[in-house]
Parts: sequence; C-alpha cells; structure tokens
Amino acid sequence: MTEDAVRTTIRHAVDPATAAAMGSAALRDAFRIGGLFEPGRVALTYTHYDRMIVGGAMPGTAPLPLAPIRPTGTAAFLDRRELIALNIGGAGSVTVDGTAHPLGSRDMIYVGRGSAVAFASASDEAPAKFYLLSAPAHATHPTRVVRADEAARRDLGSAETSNARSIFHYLRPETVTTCQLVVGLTELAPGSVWNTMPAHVHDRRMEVYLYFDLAPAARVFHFLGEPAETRHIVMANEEAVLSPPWSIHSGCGTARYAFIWAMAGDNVDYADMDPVPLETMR
Ligand SMILES: O=C[C@H](O)[C@@H](O)CC(=O)C(=O)O
Ligand SMILES: [Zn+2]
Repeated sequence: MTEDAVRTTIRHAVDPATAAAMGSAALRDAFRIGGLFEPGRVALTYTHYDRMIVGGAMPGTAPLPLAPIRPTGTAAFLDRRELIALNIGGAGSVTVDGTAHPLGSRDMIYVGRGSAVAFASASDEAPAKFYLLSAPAHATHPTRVVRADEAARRDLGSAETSNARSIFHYLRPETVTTCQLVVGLTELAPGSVWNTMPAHVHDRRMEVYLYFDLAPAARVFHFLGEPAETRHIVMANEEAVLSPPWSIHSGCGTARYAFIWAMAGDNVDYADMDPVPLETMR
C-alpha cells in the first residue's frame, strides 16, 4: 500500500442563509463530491453533517485496507464507527476481520463497529467500485451481507409524471440493525427522470446521494436548498451530493439513472419525512 492510498478531505456544514447566497461554483465546492473511484485508492470525504463519511474504494486484486484516518482520532477506522460498502462495479470482495465476503454488482455489506476492513477486486480488467458510507456508532451490530435481490423493493411514481422508479431498501431496521445508517438504491425506469418530487425534508437526518448508471454525456439537475429557496447543481455519473438536514434533495435527469441514498442522524425511521407541498416551493 502506498502512503497516499487513503485520501481524506473535510466538508464543513453550511447553514441555509450562506447556501442561499452561493453561486454555482461555491455550491459545487460545498455540496458535490467527485473523484470517488480512483484506481488503487480509498477516497474519503469526512463531513460535518452528522459526521457522515462518504467515500469510494476502487481496489486492484491485492487487498486495499481501510486505514485509520486523522479526522476520527481513533487507532482504527471503525473503532467508534459503522460502515457500509455497496458495490457498483465488477466483482470483488470485502474482507472483515479476516473473512472475505464476495460481493457482486449491487451487493452490499454492513460492517459493525470495531472490525478491520480491506477491499479487493476479482480482476484488474473489471474492478469493483465500493461506495462507502460510515457514521459514528454507539454499539456493535453484526456484520451482514445484503444481496441486491434481498433488498426490499417498492415501486413508486408513474410514467405520466416522469418518475416511475423502484426503491431497493437495503438497510432497514426490520432486517439489519444499525446505529445510524439507513441506505437504499433507487432505479429510474426508462423514460423516467424525476426523483423525489414532491420533495421532503427531514431535519432529524442528513442525506447523501450518489448518482450512477448515468450515460457519460447525460446529467442530473439536482435540487437542494430550503423549500422556498432552491438551487441546483449539475451532476455527472458517479458523483455524490450532500443534503444538509434543512434541505430538499430531488433531481431531474436528461436521461434515466440510478442513485444510492443514505442517511444518518437521530433516528432510522425511513418514513419520518416532512413532505413539502409543491405550491410552497420557490
Ligand atoms: O429520505 C429518503 C430519500 O430521500 C429517498 O429514499 C428518496 C428516493 O429514493 C426517491 O424518492 O426516489
Ligand atoms: Zn430524504
């Protein structure tokens, strides 16, 4: 492992009044996260929204460890944290305390507090891409693999409103116990482009989206901000965007796409959202 195999950057929390005064470049710097998947690297963004860490690991066939990072101030990365890794690339494995868990496309692993983790790809030609999320943990819950076909599926929206989509709920309290993490994947049907409109907020939990499976030339216009003061960020494939607890999070693509949504905060109740009536948005 080279010395800079783990890269960490910090994102401070932004308040709504500051965000409302930002132009496109400042909004992108504050909320968009790029460069998640670099060959041979773990790229991490330590956010001050519920101290959620958002990252990517794109290993070769040799194990790429999740090394300790300075911002957590702990001897090992997961000493006081939990983690998920969701594979959006080729076949790979996540080794937890010496046990290798093979993960195919869209398989996920939850790793409880205190474990040691390393990533590997099955081949160099089609490397795995592990999307990583980690939140502070107050208890140790068992490590669990959730396969793509084990996630709870719910179909939402319609073609008439350009938002026919399927939600695959990977981490829900009914099946996997976590301290803070709530994670799922939403896939838009062909011809549907809108997610999460009508929008909602949930001041109890921050949220972060990773847009993926988007054609290289396509973009998603991602909306954020307080409901009556919205802004947008133009997102490309495999870019993440932070949603502060006070912000809506919704997007409209120039083509279909998928995204992984994840939350951390005061509760793990997915349904605890405050809907925003469309007529109140500005
Ligand atoms: O708080 C939950 C999240 O914003 C997502 O689950 C929304 C979503 O996937 C969708 O409507 O498509
Ligand atoms: Zn939400």
